[in-house]
Amino acid sequence: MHCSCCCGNNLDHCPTMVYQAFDQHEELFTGRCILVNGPVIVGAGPSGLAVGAGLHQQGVPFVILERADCIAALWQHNTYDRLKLHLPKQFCQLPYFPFPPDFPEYPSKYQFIEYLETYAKKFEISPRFNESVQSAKYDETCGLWRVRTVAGECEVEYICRWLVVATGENAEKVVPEFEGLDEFEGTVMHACDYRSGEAFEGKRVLVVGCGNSGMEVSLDLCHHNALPSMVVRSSVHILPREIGGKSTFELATALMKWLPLKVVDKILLVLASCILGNLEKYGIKRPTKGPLQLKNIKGKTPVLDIGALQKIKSGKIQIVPGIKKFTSGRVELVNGANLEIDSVILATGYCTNVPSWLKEESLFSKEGMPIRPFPEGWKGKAGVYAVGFTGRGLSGASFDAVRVAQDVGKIWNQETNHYASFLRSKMQ
Ligand SMILES: Cc1cc2nc3c(=O)[nH]c(=O)nc-3n(C[C@H](O)[C@H](O)[C@H](O)COP(=O)(O)OP(=O)(O)OC[C@H]3O[C@@H](n4cnc5c(N)ncnc54)[C@H](O)[C@@H]3O)c2cc1C
Ligand SMILES: NC(=O)C1=CN([C@@H]2O[C@H](COP(=O)(O)OP(=O)(O)OC[C@H]3O[C@@H](n4cnc5c(N)ncnc54)[C@H](OP(=O)(O)O)[C@@H]3O)[C@@H](O)[C@H]2O)C=CC1
Ligand SMILES: O=C(O)C(=O)Cc1c[nH]c2ccccc12
Repeated sequence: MHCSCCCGNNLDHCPTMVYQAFDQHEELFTGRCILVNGPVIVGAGPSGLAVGAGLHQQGVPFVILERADCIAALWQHNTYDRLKLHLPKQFCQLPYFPFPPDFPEYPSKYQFIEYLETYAKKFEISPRFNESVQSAKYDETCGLWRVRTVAGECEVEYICRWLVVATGENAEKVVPEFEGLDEFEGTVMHACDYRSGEAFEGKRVLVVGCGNSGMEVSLDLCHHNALPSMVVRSSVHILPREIGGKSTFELATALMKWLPLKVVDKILLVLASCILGNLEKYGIKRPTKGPLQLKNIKGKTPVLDIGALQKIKSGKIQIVPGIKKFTSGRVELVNGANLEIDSVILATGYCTNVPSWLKEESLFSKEGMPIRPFPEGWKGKAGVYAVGFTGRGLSGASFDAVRVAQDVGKIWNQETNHYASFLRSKMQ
């Protein structure tokens, strides 16, 4: 590899670290090349920031590449105004720096974003914004990762020893195909573009999906005097957010220390049915597998109810079965019923985007999730790592981040000390 900057040196001697390089297939890469002394982290969400903090503490330099124009883009650009964390704060804070003591038990999204901004400042993390990673592959000939980004008109290639994938389980919206939806005349949006029900006052809104997003969007629509109908095409576990004034999640976590998961599920379901009653009469069936088991096997998060259920019981949120097709101002359901609707909100979930850019087979499956189950899924071959793909929200991301930062930091510091003593011995 030859340097393309003014010095004309080869790669080892270029002071500016800007090169022109050939990839493995000898095709000329015309953009800038940047050699990174340390890992490249893809994504400046909570996971990427937590890894950055761990590296900073050990004095390891790194680069964070972020496609958006800010940190925590999911939280800043793709969530509704009323969103609050639905797990208690001690399960959502990142490593090395707790939430401020005056934060409520369930911080709002604005408080969470404020915390993340402070976190980034505290650990001197300055991501490169508006740089979307297009591909990353390991170059066996030099034993380094080549990470290509597009930043506006420019293409850049980062060359590094370690690659940390922190692009999240919710990187892309899932938009299923529905017959006739293209001809539907009203507003159609994904839940990630929904901010508040203000614009929907008095409107009949079909909310497709009954995960935490579908439930909370429907509830928010009620708060704005809209008329939501929520599609429940299969089954869903709804749990109270709290049981006896204690977080259900915290209770489950405590019970799991002593009891098998299936037993904890049984306890949760007995308690939930005592508190919430039988939901079948409202059109809500429970899956045959328990809530924690289902989360573990399929990654399906149980709904932690913050008030939608009461609106379902009072008929303010109407439950409807699966969709057959849309026509201009209507939806036809699988039970043959026809509803007149003004708008559609697709609360149909998210997926990862890892398969679209990462060329690697030791760590991620074709679906873009770690091949090995938690807690083993964070480390692959040749210096690639995954953070935030555990299906365990922010606490899972923190768990991964600590391990990754320790692993990289250990090798980086060993090699740096080794190199420093080598230089010292040469100078003596
Ligand atoms: C509405 C909602 C509410 C949630 N509430 C909770 C909660 O209360 N508690 C909890 O524990 N979990 C919650 N979660 C789960 C949530 O995924 C995590 O809290 C958290 O955001 C995960 O952090 P992350 O950094 O792994 O991913 P993200 O926050 O998604 O960050 C990934 C970053 O990578 C960037 N990126 C993606 N692709 C590329 C690319 N190719 N190139 C460059 N950058 C890229 C994205 O722009 C993004 O900034 C919620 C999720 C949603 C959708
Ligand atoms: N306050 C908070 O902290 C919040 C947290 N979150 C988190 O964000 C993550 C994503 O949640 P969410 O956005 O709800 O996504 P989910 O993947 O949890 O839910 C998607 C929903 O869409 C339904 N669906 C998908 N395709 C279709 C279709 N073709 N027809 C009808 N229904 C369909 C699914 O039904 P089926 O099950 O039948 O496939 C499911 O009910 C979760 O981890 C969640 O916990 C979300 C909102 C708030
Ligand atoms: O909020 C989310 O999406 C999470 O992934 C947090 C979470 C991790 N494990 C759970 C089990 C039950 C409910 C929420 C979560």
